[in-house]
Amino acid sequence: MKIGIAGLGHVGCGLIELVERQQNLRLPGEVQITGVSARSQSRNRPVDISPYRWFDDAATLAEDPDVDVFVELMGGSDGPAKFAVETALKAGKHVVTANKALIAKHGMALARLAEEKQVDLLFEAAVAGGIPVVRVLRDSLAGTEVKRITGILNGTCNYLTTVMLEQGREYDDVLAEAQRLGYAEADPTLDVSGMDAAHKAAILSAIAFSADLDFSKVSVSGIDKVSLLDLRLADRLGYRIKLIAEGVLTDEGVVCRVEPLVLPASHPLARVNGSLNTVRIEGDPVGAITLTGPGAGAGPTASAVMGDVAKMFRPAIRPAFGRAAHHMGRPFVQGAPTEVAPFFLRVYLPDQPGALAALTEALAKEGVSVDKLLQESGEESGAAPVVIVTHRCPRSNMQAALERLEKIAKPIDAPRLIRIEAAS
Ligand SMILES: NC(=O)C1=CN([C@@H]2O[C@H](COP(=O)(O)OP(=O)(O)OC[C@H]3O[C@@H](n4cnc5c(N)ncnc54)[C@H](O)[C@@H]3O)[C@@H](O)[C@H]2O)C=CC1
Ligand SMILES: N[C@@H](CC=O)C(=O)O
Ligand code: NA
Repeated sequence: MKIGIAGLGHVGCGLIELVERQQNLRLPGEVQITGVSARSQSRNRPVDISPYRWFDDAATLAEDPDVDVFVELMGGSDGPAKFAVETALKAGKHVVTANKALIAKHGMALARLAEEKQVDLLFEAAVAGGIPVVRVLRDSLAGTEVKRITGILNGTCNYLTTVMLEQGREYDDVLAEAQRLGYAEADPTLDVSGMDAAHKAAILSAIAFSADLDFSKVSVSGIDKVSLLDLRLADRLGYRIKLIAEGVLTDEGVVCRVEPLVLPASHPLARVNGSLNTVRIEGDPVGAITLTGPGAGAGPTASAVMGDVAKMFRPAIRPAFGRAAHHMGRPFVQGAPTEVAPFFLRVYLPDQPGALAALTEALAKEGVSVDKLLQESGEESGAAPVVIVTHRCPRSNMQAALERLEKIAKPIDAPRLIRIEAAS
């Protein structure tokens, strides 16, 4: 698969980095970069672009005979990005883009052009970065009637509201950080005004409701007026302020809006923090599905772009496990249980003096320290269930402690030993 990449910023460089380590990915075939284009050839970049043919003009790359798939990662709803994508489609090339502004504004016309030319126009990276939500809505949920979509669709805004509150930092300071981290748009007013989330909500709504995308009907308000004081006061009352996007099917048509909302701190959307995005899709008959993951940044976004490039391979049949079966050479190996962790131990002890002491003594002798202990009454059965939560210790110490316990106070029923997973 020969690809031409226009735009070598955060996402473009992230994609080159992925192409260079593609042997570790699950692509149906080889991806080869046959040309690149950006504003400046000489700019300092995290990847070496010297092996690739340089094009001053993205549209010339888009129609180059040595390009099968044109990957547009420049940004901007009009101007060079739009012209290059149109040029590629007209030349019969498949297009992959991360450009939500372009798709929200011109998506319908571009889709018609792609259909006319019988080529693919894929844009998984345009919505919620690394979360595979476009594919899920378009393909996997084709058998569900979607009623409503809600979510957090802008990583920069979510990062801002999270970090301002958690670290007590001011808006400008955290926004500058989001820009350095590669989350923000080249013009970050698109993020904080709510416009970027609105682009994404409109794209998801068009797919979900088979609606003729008309971005002018989307209501947009942003978080640019939300201050650290607002976040703090809301927090003191048990709330979080988040930029929330919604698309809903009504009798009149599709209503799509983006606005800051005050949510109870326990609300599922309130608990999605940092640059994470989340999308909740409600439909019939599937019910509700929630997808959460990295919504911005070079790596996650490039992953989504590469997923679309992988979709362009046209094997006679799709390999059932992603890569052709005879190329799946990596062996499965036996995994050992995690050896050092906190443990949950449940035993039934005879309801008699000294039984609990025997248990704690057996643990202590093996160097296991107890974090929590719970004993229930054993009045009826004559056996008292006891639960111990330990601090981190080797599993072998737990097993040795159980062997000791067998000798001193034979527990009734087999003890249950389960590793405790960390909170995140
Ligand atoms: N950064 C992120 O987390 C995400 C970005 N996107 C989208 O991906 C696209 C690229 O984003 P980033 O890499 O963050 O932007 P960026 O600003 O880091 O890079 C843009 C690149 O495009 C080139 N470019 C811009 N205008 C050009 C023009 N007129 N002619 C030739 N080259 C031009 C620039 O020279 C630069 O190499 C945008 O559409 C953005 O909305 C989508 C999802 C996430
Ligand atoms: N600027 C966007 C990037 C991804 O789409 C965001 O912050 O979400
Ligand atoms: Na996505």
